[in-house]
Amino acid sequence: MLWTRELHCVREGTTALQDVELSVAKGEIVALTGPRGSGKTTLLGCLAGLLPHRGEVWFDDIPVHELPAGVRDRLRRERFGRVSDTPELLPELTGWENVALPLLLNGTGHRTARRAATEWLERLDAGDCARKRPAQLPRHRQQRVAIARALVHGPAVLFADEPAAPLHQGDRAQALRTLVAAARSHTITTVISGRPDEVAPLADRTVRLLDGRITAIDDSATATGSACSLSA
Ligand SMILES: Nc1ncnc2c1ncn2[C@@H]1O[C@H](COP(=O)(O)OP(=O)(O)OP(=O)(O)O)[C@@H](O)[C@H]1O
Repeated sequence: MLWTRELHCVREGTTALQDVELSVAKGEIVALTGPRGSGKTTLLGCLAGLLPHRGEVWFDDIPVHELPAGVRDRLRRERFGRVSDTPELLPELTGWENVALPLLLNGTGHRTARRAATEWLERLDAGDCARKRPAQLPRHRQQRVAIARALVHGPAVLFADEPAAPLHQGDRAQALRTLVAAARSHTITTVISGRPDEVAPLADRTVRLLDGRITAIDDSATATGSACSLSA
């Protein structure tokens, strides 16, 4: 459902990706690992249609690389979800308003959007964040709100760039498990970057990057039911 051909990306004179060929099946959870600067963020950005590149990126039968900017933006808004290593919430909005944003931008009515946002916050064990503004929440609660926002519109694909990075050790594993469990239960294809010891056990397949190239693909890491339980 998501694949690249001869993907090549140069960022301010640095070759950040070269000849990346990757395909991700519907509902698959792919872990992206590699040292700092290996190209994980760049690859996620190219897959999500956020960064200019050479080569091809396909989502189902849609050539994302050929889409005009407006159509690509719409595809991203409607079919993709994104979590980064910082919560990136709007400070003036409450938790539920932040979560509801993708629905409201897609034209969903206020009441329906509020209900869906509240349900997702509860599903992610963050119901208490609904009425609070980001400044009233600790970082790990903010990140839960950001995860709910990435999932609320039922995206086909979730791009998660080191989503546990801002969290304390004790919160990291649970946040990752929650995210992956939610993706699995809604058959959301997911590409998630992070530390190999944290993301590989949750994924169906691990793709390792080094200096912008894929150096290994490991499909031996089969996620267990317990690792992916929403309540774990
Ligand atoms: N905004 C940017 N402008 C210019 N070059 C960049 C930018 N972001 C990344 N790069 C370069 O692109 C290459 C890949 O970086 P990228 O951030 O994709 O790697 P990464 O594996 O995600 O690293 P990290 O774990 O540090 O986030 C690196 O050489 C980096 O210096």
